[in-house]
Amino acid sequence: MPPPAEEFAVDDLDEFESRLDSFLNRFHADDLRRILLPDPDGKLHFPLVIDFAELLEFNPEVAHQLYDYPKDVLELFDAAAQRALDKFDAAARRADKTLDSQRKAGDETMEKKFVHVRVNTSGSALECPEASPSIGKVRVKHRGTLLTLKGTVIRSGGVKMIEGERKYQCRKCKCRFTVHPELEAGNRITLPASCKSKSAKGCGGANFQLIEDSITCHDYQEIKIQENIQLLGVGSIPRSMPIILMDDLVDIVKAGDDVVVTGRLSAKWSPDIKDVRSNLDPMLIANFVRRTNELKSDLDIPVEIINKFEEFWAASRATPLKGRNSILKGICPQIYGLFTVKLAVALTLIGGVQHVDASGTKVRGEPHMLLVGDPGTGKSQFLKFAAKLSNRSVITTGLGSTSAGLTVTAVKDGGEWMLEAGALVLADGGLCCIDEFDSMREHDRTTIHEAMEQQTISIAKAGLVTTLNTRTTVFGATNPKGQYDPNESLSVNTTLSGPLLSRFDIVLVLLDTKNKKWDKIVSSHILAENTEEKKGKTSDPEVMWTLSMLRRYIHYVKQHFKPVLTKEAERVISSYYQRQRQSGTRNAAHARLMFRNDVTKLDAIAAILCIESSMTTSAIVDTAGNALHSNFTENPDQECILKCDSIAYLSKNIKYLTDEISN
Ligand SMILES: Nc1ncnc2c1ncn2[C@@H]1O[C@H](COP(=O)(O)OP(=O)(O)OP(=O)(O)O)[C@@H](O)[C@H]1O
Ligand SMILES: [Zn+2]
Repeated sequence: MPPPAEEFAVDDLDEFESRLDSFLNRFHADDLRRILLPDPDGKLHFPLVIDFAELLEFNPEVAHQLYDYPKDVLELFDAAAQRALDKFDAAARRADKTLDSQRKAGDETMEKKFVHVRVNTSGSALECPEASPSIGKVRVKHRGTLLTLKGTVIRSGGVKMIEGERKYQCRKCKCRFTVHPELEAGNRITLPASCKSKSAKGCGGANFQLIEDSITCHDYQEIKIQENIQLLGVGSIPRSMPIILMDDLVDIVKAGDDVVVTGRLSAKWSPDIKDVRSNLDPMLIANFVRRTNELKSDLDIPVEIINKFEEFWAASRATPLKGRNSILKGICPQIYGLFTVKLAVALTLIGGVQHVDASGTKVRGEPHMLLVGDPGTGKSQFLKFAAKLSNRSVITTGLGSTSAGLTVTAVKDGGEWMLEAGALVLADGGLCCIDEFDSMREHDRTTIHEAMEQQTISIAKAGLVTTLNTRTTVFGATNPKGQYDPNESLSVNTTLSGPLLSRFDIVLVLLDTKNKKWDKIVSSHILAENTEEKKGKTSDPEVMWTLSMLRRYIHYVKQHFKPVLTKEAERVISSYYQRQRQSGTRNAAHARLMFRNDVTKLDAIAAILCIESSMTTSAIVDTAGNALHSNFTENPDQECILKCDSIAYLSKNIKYLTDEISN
């Protein structure tokens, strides 16, 4: 497509406007009539959403003009929508005299003075990289065109009011016209060089008078969106873009929301700072905003993959735990053993089913997990692998990777206060991996409680009051403070407060007991892993549970299984959880992991063993000692039957459970 001429120009403006009229009448008559209905909350600005694909099919030339000159064509489109509204309104008043008298009585709610044509580009030719580049790829060539950008809202400013268009009258020919301020130039008004009268010869007047009370004020909000980290290569910096929202677009998105914004790429001068060169900072003046949160963690899974899952479990029917363990072995394969950790990671990522308990309290479905371990015990490997397994994840440290830290903070941006989303808000609907968890700032230590339990953060700072969603699973890792002392509590060993530790559903302690035998096994495992890679041996085709299969499996079982407790599982769980009154999160997760919709006694036992190993430093999953040395057993199904029989295997302080399970 040849580059567009500088200025928008059409041979016959009336003819161009009539094409806009016919498009709106043909495709949006009902929408326009709906806008005319009485509006109880007395909104002033009404969106009229049009499909770019539909316009392109109806009139390609108008669609191209809209792409090249969005500012001019959208002003004409709004005027066309207003004309259509007035026409429908006049027809309605002729048909209904009461309506007419209401109007004459000046019933304001019926007056619709501001309608804005909003362009939805989804499913249209504008979804190409040229018209929908990633934020980091926006360049000068995109300036002035209709652009669509995707990203996560990281900052949102307060809603303000600005003066918008106003009407002028030519002193010579008395014609009236509207002038729109230049947002880019600090909202400055530039009058036309000569009169804009439509008469062919034009009157040539250059002297204009502002018409009293003709200034239109607009609601105005600035937000900042950042490209989705998930879509970037490792190590690239996520770029961000300021977005200007006006009228019905203000306050419809919050920090942490995933959005698709269509608008006109513009630029504004950076603030004047002494000895600092002024730049033109790109900004997008939004025409249409779509929240894509519900698609946030969407992943399409082909049918043949689902068939593979079903075949796998059909083949594992006789040895379900062996099947489960082969899935677990796919988690962090470069890490040898650590069975308990891999089981806990799987249960944490799969999560439970959010529900309301008997007392009416909402019990969150997102579990939280904390690894407390000596250096070199594989914690960071698990965090990184877990982040790759989740299709919406943020990896950060306790200090947080932006000034917003883990939760949310108020920052001054261009002289204006804005809320900046921290890691937990950006990970809403997904997984937030926090390494060096104990290095968290004081400010985050207080807000993180609400964020992890209520899964929201309410904030009232610098006049900005809002509640942000943090429906995220937290996977934390931290070193013990100095040498881990098994005789001391976890909070003494980690300097994390008891209430904060109690936010975690499972806490595993990995103690490097300098076990020579263990170190030998680990080092030979690391060597073996590397030599295979060195030989250039591709990953073993018979290995089903690759990273991408695991990702899809976890996503699939989360979407498709809402496990409910069977009677026998309920008995086991209630007798165990009697005192802790914890949610049934883990056992539901275990049922999902086992590709089932009912939580059986086996799931209950697996969940209990997992939890039990989190409360003590020695895992009770096997005799080897702490969770670091928990290993996969050869024949887990056989093992489980033995365990259930020789139930004394469980620690004595859950005697009542013994009777429960063994009968
Ligand atoms: N069980 C294991 N099997 C294989 N490799 C292991 C095992 N445990 C640790 N390692 C290796 O030790 C190295 C350190 O792992 P990692 O960085 O995850 O430890 P960490 O617990 O995060 O340490 P730090 O607390 O200092 O961050 C990694 O290269 C990892 O592969
Ligand atoms: Zn004139």
